[in-house]
Amino acid sequence: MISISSLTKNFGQTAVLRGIDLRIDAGELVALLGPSGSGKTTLLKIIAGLEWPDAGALKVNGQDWLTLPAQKRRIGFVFQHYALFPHMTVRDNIAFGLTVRPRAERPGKSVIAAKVDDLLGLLQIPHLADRFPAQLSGGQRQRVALGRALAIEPAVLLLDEPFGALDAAIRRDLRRWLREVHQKTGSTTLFVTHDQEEAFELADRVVVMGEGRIEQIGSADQIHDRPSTPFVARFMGAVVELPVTLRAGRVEAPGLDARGLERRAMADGPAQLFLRPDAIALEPDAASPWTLAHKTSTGAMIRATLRHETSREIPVDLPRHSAPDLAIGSAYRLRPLSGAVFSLEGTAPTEAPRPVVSLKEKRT
Ligand SMILES: Nc1ncnc2c1ncn2[C@@H]1O[C@H](COP(=O)(O)OP(=O)(O)OP(=O)(O)O)[C@@H](O)[C@H]1O
Repeated sequence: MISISSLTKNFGQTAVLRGIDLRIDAGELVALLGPSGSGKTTLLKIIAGLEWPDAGALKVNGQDWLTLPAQKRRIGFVFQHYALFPHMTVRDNIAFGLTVRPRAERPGKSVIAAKVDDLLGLLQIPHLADRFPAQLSGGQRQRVALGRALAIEPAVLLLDEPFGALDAAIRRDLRRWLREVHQKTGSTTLFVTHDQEEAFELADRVVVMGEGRIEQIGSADQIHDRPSTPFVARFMGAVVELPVTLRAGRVEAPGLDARGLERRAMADGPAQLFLRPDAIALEPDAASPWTLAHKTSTGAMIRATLRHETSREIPVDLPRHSAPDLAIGSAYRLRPLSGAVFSLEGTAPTEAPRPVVSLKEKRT
């Protein structure tokens, strides 16, 4: 079990981690999701012993890891560009972590060979055992890299965008494969990615990071349906932000029909509604301040641009077959299918809006 509390890290004037609290249970696979620069790699490096925090605690299975040097932590680490030893075969690369152990702790040659055979089987690469890294594809190299990390039976497995350099189809295959490997090994694993789909497909629990803070921890559905901060809502693709008024639990604005949104306990007052462009339906309404400015078709979808009478524009993505006769210049009201609302009440303009409600998806 990994227990991280109040961890902070600054590089010069830059606060990179601003108080991280996180518990990861033994055997869990947790994804750390966030945009570039949010501090994911720094957190991983601190766990690995490659960086030290300015303050806070890091315990693994009850042991204080901040007093342990990297080589004593039993970490398996795989990076995006993991350097395998080019002059060693796959078999020797995987065995490396075991062969360099001090003599007293080093398993015998036959034990190491059997362990490597097991891993080659688990990783589905027995046929590559005698190849050199230069004779492997990128995806095969990352499998070997993972084998090398797993060989030492790490207390914690850290994966930093391990599939980041590979193309989309191979990434999908490797994700499925990594889940299987994780189920079989049960290693406590922290996986860093900035790809939502990857995080949600791989992990049971996703930790969303933004600017050195944990913004939300939850399952894919929780984060998708109930983003807990405006940052998470935007990061999940809710890029349409509309000023609205909350009244008796309902969201109101001219040209907005929010009846499809679940009503919840909310304080009355000004608020901000966050919507994904693909979760908005359009209905003709001559009284609406929104008119259709452009539309283009991608075949499956129509991307429409709605222009408000104040000239502000928003994107709306509709399945083409459900929106055949949208007319440029006509007025439409917006009917959100899902969305999140954050109150502006009592917050200074520079502060992040305070969440009072999240509206669960409810297609009508
Ligand atoms: N050794 C360093 N010295 C100074 N600044 C650093 C150092 N390492 C990281 N940073 C800064 O810390 C911030 C967080 O970096 P970090 O690599 O942890 O983010 P990340 O979320 O992993 O991003 P990415 O997905 O791009 O790797 C960045 O602004 C980065 O420039």
